[in-house]
This record gives sequence, C-alpha cells and structure tokens, in this order.
Amino acid sequence: MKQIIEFAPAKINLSLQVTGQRGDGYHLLKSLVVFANIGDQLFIEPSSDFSLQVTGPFGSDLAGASDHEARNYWISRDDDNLVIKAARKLQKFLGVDKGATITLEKNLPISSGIGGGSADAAATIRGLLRLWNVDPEAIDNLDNLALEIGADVPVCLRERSSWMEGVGDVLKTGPRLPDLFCVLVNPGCPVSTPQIFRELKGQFSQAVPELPKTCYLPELIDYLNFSGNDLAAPAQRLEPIISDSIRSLKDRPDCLFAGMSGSGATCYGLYEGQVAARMAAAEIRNTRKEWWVQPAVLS
Ligand SMILES: C[C@@](CO)(OP(=O)(O)O)[C@H](O)COP(=O)(O)OP(=O)(O)OC[C@H]1O[C@@H](n2ccc(N)nc2=O)[C@H](O)[C@@H]1O
Ligand SMILES: Nc1ncnc2c1ncn2[C@@H]1O[C@H](COP(=O)(O)OP(=O)(O)O)[C@@H](O)[C@H]1O
Repeated sequence: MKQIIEFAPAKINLSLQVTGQRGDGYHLLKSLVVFANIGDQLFIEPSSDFSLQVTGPFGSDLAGASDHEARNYWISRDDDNLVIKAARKLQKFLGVDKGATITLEKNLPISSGIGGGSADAAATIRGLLRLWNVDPEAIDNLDNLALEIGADVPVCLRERSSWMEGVGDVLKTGPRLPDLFCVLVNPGCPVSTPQIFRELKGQFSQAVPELPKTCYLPELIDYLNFSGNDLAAPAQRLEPIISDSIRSLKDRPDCLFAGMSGSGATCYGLYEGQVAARMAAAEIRNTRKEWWVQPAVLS
C-alpha cells in the first residue's frame, strides 16, 4: 500500500516584533522565521475516512494518556487536532471523497513556540496532496486555507527562511543564511499563545529593517541583538523559568546569541559550530535533566 512520509520541521522565530493589532484582536508581526532539521513525522496511508494515531515522546501529552499503559501509541479522539482539522479542510476544499490513516510521531513539545501543531497541519496538507497526486502549484488559495487553520500554518507550508508579516499571512523570501548550529531548550512549561499576546498589553514596536538577501553570521547576530523578540519579556514575566533557559544557553563561552522562539517557552542558542552546539546541549542536559534539550541545524 502507498505510504507517504512527511517531515514537519520545528519553526523557529529568530526575531519577532509585534507592530500593532487588528480590530479582531490578532496582532501584526514582523518575524524572521527559519526551520530546523528536527521535528515531527507524519505517516499517511490511503483510507476511506480520516483517523489519527499519535506516537513519540510527546504523543501522550497531545492525545491524552488513557491508552498509555497498554500500548506505545495513542488513538487521538480529538477532532480538534490540527492534523485532522487540516485534513478535513483540504478534503472539502478539493471536493475529494477520500480519507487517510495518519500516524503522527510527536517529537516536539506541545504549546512551545516552535509551531509543532502548525508544522503538523502544513505537513498534513503537503502529504495529502502527494497521496492524492494533486500538484500544489495548480491550487489557488492554498495559503488562505492554511491561514484558516492557524496564523503560523502558511509559513510552515513553505518550510524555508521567510519574513513573516501581517498576522502571518504576508510572507516574503527570507535571507539566504549560513547553516546555524543551535540548541533548542524547553523547560517543560506549556505556554498559551493568546495569554502571552494579552500580557504584552498593547506595547508595540517598529519593524526593524530587513537583512540583505545573502547574509553572513556576524550581520545576523547584530540584527538579532538589535531586533529581539517582543514576546520574550511578557513570556518571562508569566514563566520566569524561561529566563533560566536563556541563561543556560548563553552561559557558554562559544554562544553567539540566545533568544526565545514565538510565544515561548522554547529558547534557542546559536553556537560557532556543530561541536560547540552538541557540547552545550550535553552540558545543559546534564544539569537540567527534566528539560527538553536538542541540538539542531537551522536553515
Ligand atoms: C506567536 C507565533 C509566532 O510565529 O507562534 P507560536 O508561539 O504560536 O509558535 C504565531 O503568530 C502564532 O501562530 P498560531 O499558533 O498558528 O496562532 P493561532 O492559532 O492562529 O492563534 C492563537 C491565538 O494567538 C493570538 N494571535 C496569534 C497570531 C497573531 N498574529 N496574533 C495573535 O494575537 C490570538 O489570540 C489567537 O487567538
Ligand atoms: N498536532 C498538534 N501538535 C501540537 N499541538 C496541537 C496539535 N493539534 C492541536 N494542538 C493544540 O494546539 C495548541 C498549540 O500547539 P503548538 O502548535 O504545539 O504550539 P506552538 O505553536 O506554541 O508551538 C495546543 O493547545 C495543542 O493542544
């Protein structure tokens, strides 16, 4: 039987300015978004209806642990899962009479600012289009469909360095960057995105001018030091442990920059090379055994 395997890479907001708010409450952003070589994995097979089972280290956090004792996977009974939501929306949009059996290997922590759910939704769209032999280029309004699922889904559909503006609906090609060797750290506290936006209390900033199309590491680091993430301060007020995460990443002589992604709580540290990143990850893991700590490459 045909099986599609689709990768759902972690999304990292290297920078994020909140520049205003729309009448409907959604905030206007300017964010430099890149993707990691780590993420969730989707396995998709043809079927008459949709069903979802969830495996992986964060599977039980997502699906509810009722079947946990007996099996190493969980049946998601939750139609709210962004995978099922995306699948049903695409099915309706294309007017097809087909479903799929989907297995989601959940490797990314939930509600963590690295777009796990949005990445899964985008990967579902990409995977189903491949399963059903539909050319994405031939579809108008795929970004609008993605946006209806979540503000981060359009950028996750692209999977490449992008400037994200508007509420997530205006996307431009991002700079060509060198490989960035990083460590991702999540201290284990799920963060509510709307709550962090509320805590910002309308304090908006101006978008920082964009980087050139091809960008070297020192320029990027200068840019990140200047621009930062406007959601970091409110997130740290609500979850002070985020400050510890950033400190743990910065606390290495070869750390070039450390900041928070999205609305948190995942933080990233950039290092001079892969060895430095791996060593930093090992040391942080040693001192903070309960944290999620992953070396990764961003591109
Ligand atoms: C903050 C960002 C930055 O990339 O990432 P995460 O922290 O979620 O990863 C995103 O804008 C999140 O996108 P996403 O998680 O898809 O948001 P949605 O489900 O559409 O919205 C959840 C809620 O967040 C708030 N929200 C979201 C996006 C936005 N531009 N303005 C907002 O105010 C709204 O209160 C909304 O009801
Ligand atoms: N497939 C999914 N993966 C992660 N979260 C999901 C998924 N489907 C629905 N959700 C819900 O979406 C919300 C945000 O999850 P997530 O996308 O991981 O956050 P963030 O964008 O902050 O990393 C959570 O409330 C979670 O329960």
